Amino acid sequence: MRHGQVQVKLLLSNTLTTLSRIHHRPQHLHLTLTLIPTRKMASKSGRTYADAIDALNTLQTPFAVIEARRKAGIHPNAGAIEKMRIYLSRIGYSSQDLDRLNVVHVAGTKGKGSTCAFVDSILAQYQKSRNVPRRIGLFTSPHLIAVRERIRIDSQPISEELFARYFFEVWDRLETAKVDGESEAELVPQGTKPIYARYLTLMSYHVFLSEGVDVAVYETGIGGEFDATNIVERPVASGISTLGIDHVYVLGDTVDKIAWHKAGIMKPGSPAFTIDQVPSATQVLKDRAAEKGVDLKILDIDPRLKGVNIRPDANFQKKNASLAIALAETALSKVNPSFKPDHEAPLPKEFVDGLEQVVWRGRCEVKEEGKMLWHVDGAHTVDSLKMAARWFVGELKRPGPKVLIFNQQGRSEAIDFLDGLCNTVKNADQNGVGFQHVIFCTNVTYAETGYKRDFVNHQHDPKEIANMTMQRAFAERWSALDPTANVSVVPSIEEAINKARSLAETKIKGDDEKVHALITGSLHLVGGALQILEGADAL
Ligand SMILES: Nc1ncnc2c1ncn2[C@@H]1O[C@H](COP(=O)(O)OP(=O)(O)OP(=O)(O)O)[C@@H](O)[C@H]1O
Ligand SMILES: [Mg+2]
Ligand SMILES: [Mg+2]
Repeated sequence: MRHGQVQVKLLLSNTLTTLSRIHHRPQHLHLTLTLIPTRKMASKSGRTYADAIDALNTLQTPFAVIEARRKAGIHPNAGAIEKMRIYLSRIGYSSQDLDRLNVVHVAGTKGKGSTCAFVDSILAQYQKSRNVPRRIGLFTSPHLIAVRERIRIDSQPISEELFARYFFEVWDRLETAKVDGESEAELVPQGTKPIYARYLTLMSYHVFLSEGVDVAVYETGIGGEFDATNIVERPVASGISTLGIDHVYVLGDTVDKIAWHKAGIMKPGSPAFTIDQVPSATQVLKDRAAEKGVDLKILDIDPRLKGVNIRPDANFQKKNASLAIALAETALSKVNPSFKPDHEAPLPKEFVDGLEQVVWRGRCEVKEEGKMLWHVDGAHTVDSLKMAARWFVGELKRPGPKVLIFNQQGRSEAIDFLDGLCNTVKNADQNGVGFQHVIFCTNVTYAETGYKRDFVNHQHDPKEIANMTMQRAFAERWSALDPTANVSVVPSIEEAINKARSLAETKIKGDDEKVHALITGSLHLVGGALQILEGADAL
């Protein structure tokens, strides 16, 4: 190497930031850039949490590939499960090993995460009072603030250190595992890794089995039948929360088709529960339960919830809670033979405390910040956004302007999310006043530095984000829905938050007044917003 020449090896995903830093260096320095994809590097380079997240991000399916699949009409199928089983065996486990986890499995269009959080919280109370379960696992998606939230032990996200360790253990095992025969090699070539969400599912099994978890609560990723969490053959119980329309490309465009997928988590020999659904969905669930010989119970709102402080105090949340009670009762009966559910008696204290003390962030959350009242909810379907709007208007107890910060990336149908949101808020106001200020932003976290590492998302069209195509379309629709609203479009979550904060400076007059801001439309938006509002303390 010549004098003054520096060889810099870059990880591909860091190329842009590193190059821009180099750009500012003195002109006389010669740089030889060798670009090495992270996929190969990750196992050999660092082993920190940040390294793990960078490596994980290389497993995201890029936007172009998603598009190509969509055009070719390729849907997930039974092959996905077969591949997951191969991955599981390559990291050293069999399906039978998963039985040790006593899995409670939850699918549904909405309320999966909330139901799982209720179950986890109830079990945590029993752990406190009876020492059973010994260790509780909770696997949920997506994450709000950091990837490691998706894998919890005893209700806490696993530490960065533990995450990095287990992440790279799985990584290394997948790289070095022997391939069992030619047909397997064809299905899953040597060294291959599953895509992002499936990798995390695979890793969760390794974490929970290594850490001695004896009840693990699992939220499905997408659907059920072909979801990576569905390699569990003998769950303790399955629960199906509220069904509706979402992920239409993958699961189909009617509730019945969607119900078919979700029903795929019911297993012979394990009790299954659901709550009141639209009739066509209930019928599909019943038919599939009968096919599989599964005892499916359809639950009403549990009468024992009377007097229990469920937040928010809304029907949908009581349905989630009712489902959670049945699932927790079934799991506890399995791991603690002396536990006997009594449906006539009031709920045991552990259930009441678990349900009342649950923490499930980014859902119907209120945060006070000086003159700002932030209302944060990750709803992202037509129905759940109407719920979120109803919850928001129910929370308006002080005078002051109403502000909406909204985004939903990559789904063109999201334009139709706006009508219900706009009208619910307008109709609830005595004078028919809706949101006075409406801000549409992208999911890019920071104005200057872009995405926080845990939020990097290759699955959306980068051009659409740069041009704020969706946001402009939202703005146009909103102006048509409510011509009196002050509508704006900004490129990052940080700028949207600052814009709302500036209203607190300029628009608030009386002592009693607050700016009531609702942040909703996407869990990615909500997670980024909480990161900005709370900084280092978030999580
Ligand atoms: N049973 C329900 N019916 C309708 N909406 C619900 C229900 N439960 C929760 N919601 C709404 O959906 C939002 C997301 O809730 P939750 O995280 O429990 O759902 P999820 O099924 O895990 O969704 P995701 O698709 O994001 O994984 C909540 O903030 C709330 O507004
Ligand atoms: Mg979903
Ligand atoms: Mg969820």
